[in-house]
Amino acid sequence: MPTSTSTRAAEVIAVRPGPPLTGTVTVDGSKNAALPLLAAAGALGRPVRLGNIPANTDVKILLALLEQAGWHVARPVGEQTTAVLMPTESRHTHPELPQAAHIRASYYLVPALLARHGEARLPWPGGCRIGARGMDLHFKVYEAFGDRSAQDDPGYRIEAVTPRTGTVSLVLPFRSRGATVAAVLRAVTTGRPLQLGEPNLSPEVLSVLDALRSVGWETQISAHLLTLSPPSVGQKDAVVWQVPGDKIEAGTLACAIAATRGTARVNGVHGKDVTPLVTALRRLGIPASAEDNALRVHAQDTRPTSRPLRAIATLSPGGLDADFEPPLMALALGLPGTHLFADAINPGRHGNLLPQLARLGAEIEEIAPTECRLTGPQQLTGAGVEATDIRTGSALMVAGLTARGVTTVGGLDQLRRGHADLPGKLRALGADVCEVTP
Ligand SMILES: CC(=O)N[C@H]1[C@@H](OP(=O)(O)OP(=O)(O)OC[C@H]2O[C@@H](n3ccc(=O)[nH]c3=O)[C@H](O)[C@@H]2O)O[C@H](CO)[C@@H](O)[C@@H]1O
Ligand SMILES: C=C(OP(=O)(O)O)C(=O)O
Repeated sequence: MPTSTSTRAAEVIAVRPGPPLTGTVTVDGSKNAALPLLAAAGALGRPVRLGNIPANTDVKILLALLEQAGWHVARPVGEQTTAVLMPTESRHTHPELPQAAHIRASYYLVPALLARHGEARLPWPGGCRIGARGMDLHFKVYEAFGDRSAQDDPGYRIEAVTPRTGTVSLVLPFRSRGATVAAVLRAVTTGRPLQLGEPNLSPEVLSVLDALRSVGWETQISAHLLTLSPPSVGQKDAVVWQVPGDKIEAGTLACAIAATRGTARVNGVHGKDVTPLVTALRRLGIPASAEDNALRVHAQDTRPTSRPLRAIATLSPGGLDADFEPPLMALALGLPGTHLFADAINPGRHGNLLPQLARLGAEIEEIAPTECRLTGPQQLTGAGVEATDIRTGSALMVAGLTARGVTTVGGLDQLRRGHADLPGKLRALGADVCEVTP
């Protein structure tokens, strides 16, 4: 399994404007749901068959890390998207895991490493460089379970101290997705009940809770409290889980369809996972609907409203995921109205995205480092741009579909961290997109 993050030569994606996008396309499994589900499979201590795993680089790296740390990862013959994970019998010592520095989600491995090795030693996580991305809440979570944490320059160490029993109660100061999954998976590896206040309840977290319910964990979820109780009888037989479709890939494709005034269907995504995106499209005057397992966009019937869009990224349940914001911004540039965008969750995102959109001629007013305003419609012009993070890359592809001339997007390592083949999906809808080695 390839685990390198280096890309082939100096490859770029060339995007040209073309006809409205039409047809049907199916999204991959979600990167940001696959990563915690793989870590949950590692934490469970019994075989898990996980389906619909996307083939993006971050997921490949997490699978490689699990293998290096003592899990057997098998790919059933003929299955591209399924893996069976189970702990190996042999008890080797905690390995060095330098690749963990390439991905943000390596932090999800801590509970599984604690269960297997009694400690977790990891480099600071990597991933998108979108501002200071702390882990302080994770350490508070492990300390609430009685674990000891230490941090230094190259990374951090969590040590399982004396095994304890009883319910673990803590309230998160804000709804961190990473810290919520950390608490849930540490409950799994210790077998202790959990009461977590102010949990993150994004679809990605809910997919982990669904998976745990399937193996007997009881969950109670309300807006401000998540409670988990372990199964009364231990089970060892294999379980089957499924990665949900990628809501962000679906939302990005929807923005691309809308930008070209196309009409198309995006299959394989739970409609409820893209509701905030659909609400934003409709506010702009783009007919769109979320079905059980699909997202439809009828942008040939767009009636621009000129109403201001307020795309404010939030960690609150049901709110707009920060990763929807960049492709929405690329779309809004082509629609009338004055639109506000804010992402205080990832404070460096606008610093990545705005200079790249400016290379295409976009005029965007920075009100603050995490807040900006733009007035559309603006006609963009193709130029050489850089995918400085995953969503900046996908937003630039959306922008390139309506920019005059050719847009070349470099930095494909970043794009491929999150999408196995976004250009191929756009091509399937008729977009003029190709990978070229200049
Ligand atoms: C692999 C993955 O799923 N990444 C997603 C995850 O990232 P990420 O792991 O950053 O998400 P969290 O919700 O945990 O954290 C959000 C922000 O809170 C801050 N923070 C978080 C934890 C902590 O202990 N201390 C701290 O300061 C960081 O600045 C972080 O950027 O959620 C983000 C917000 O929805 C998405 O944009 C990312 O795509
Ligand atoms: C920010 C993202 O990823 P990560 O947190 O893995 O860097 C993302 O998926 O857009």
